[in-house]
Amino acid sequence: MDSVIEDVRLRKIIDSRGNPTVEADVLTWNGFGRAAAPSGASTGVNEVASFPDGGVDRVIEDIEDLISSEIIGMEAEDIREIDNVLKEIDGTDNFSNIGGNTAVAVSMATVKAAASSYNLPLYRFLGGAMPTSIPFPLGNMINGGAHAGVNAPDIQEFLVIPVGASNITEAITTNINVHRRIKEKIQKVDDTFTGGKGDEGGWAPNLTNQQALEIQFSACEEISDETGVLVRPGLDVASSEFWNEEEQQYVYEREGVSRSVGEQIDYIADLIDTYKLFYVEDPIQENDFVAFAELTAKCGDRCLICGDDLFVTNAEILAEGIEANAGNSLIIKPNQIGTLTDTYNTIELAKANQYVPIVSHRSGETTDETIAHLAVAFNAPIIKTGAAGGERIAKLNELIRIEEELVNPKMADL
Ligand SMILES: C=C(OP(=O)(O)O)C(=O)O
Ligand SMILES: [Mg+2]
Repeated sequence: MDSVIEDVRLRKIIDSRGNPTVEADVLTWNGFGRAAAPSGASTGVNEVASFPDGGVDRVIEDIEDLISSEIIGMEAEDIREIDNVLKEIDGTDNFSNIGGNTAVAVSMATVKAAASSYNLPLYRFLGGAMPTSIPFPLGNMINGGAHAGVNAPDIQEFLVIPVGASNITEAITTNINVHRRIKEKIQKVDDTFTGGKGDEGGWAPNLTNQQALEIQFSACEEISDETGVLVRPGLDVASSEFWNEEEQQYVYEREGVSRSVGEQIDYIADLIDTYKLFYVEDPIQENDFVAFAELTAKCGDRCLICGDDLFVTNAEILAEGIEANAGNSLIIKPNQIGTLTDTYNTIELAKANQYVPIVSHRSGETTDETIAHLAVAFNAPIIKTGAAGGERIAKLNELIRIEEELVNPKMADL
């Protein structure tokens, strides 16, 4: 009875890129949950649809009533039931009628309302008394590709992870130290740089991939030496964005170089060894499980080879990847699949097959902090949520609060 839903409200709010998105409020007789949907710029082709035709306005005008009339009176804590009802209301297999962003906002707001009804923080409501570990923050340092302007690198994200940090504040601070050092280094090589940032708070300089890699690597080495906290580089290549299907080439426009599939595998393997990369996301385009598997066989023993556009948080697609031995980790973005239940199912499948789940923000974000709770509750060892910028810091600061509440907290096992 505690979590019976009394009201559901949807509203149009604005995300970090200035685009409209949807926020849901769910009210129970003694609890309240609020969640907002993020949005991607380099989305995978197999993600659920973000919004129905008519966008957020249609959601507010028509879909709010459809959803509230079905779920008012249900128990918020029966989240699997609620998620099933959302799917039934939608009636398609990709949320194109109500929008995956509508579904995810309602699903997350509902579970937050359930937690609030029992006076529990979300991570504890979902994870029980057992969570004791805090995920390592994978932070964005330099933005390129679809998240920055024309002269920025082709590679979408130059990331770092403070693998030597012993608590979350040290981890966040280490990433910020690298972010600052990288700014200083960019200023020395790019005389057009005015401190501009891309969508995820990384710098958006006029640099080649090679220059950005050198700067990222040397900043990691310096900060590791100076602070004694080991911090390692990583990349989100987001290679689907520059895969040319007709030419069967990866076209690096900024560099003026094209690479065949074999050359792309060799190039990435070379970067992994040259720059001691801890992490590489989407090094191969989203439809090529075979090349993904080849790279994983080559480098998976020393680097996380992560699928984002490849798996789109979808358990069925992940199952294909597991079968093919493609990758050894995956990005978890709840709005790629639309509900908390499906997000959880994908994480469980990943863990059962030794794939490392990495809970992630989107390039368009709000100050919603739900993913910090999901990462702790579901024991994801890494959270990818930027390093700087209010909508990124909102999640990181929530991790500081969660760590404070845990008994004997420790950083996750990597
Ligand atoms: C966060 C990412 O970008 P987007 O949200 O644009 O898909 C990503 O590709 O990992
Ligand atoms: Mg990605």
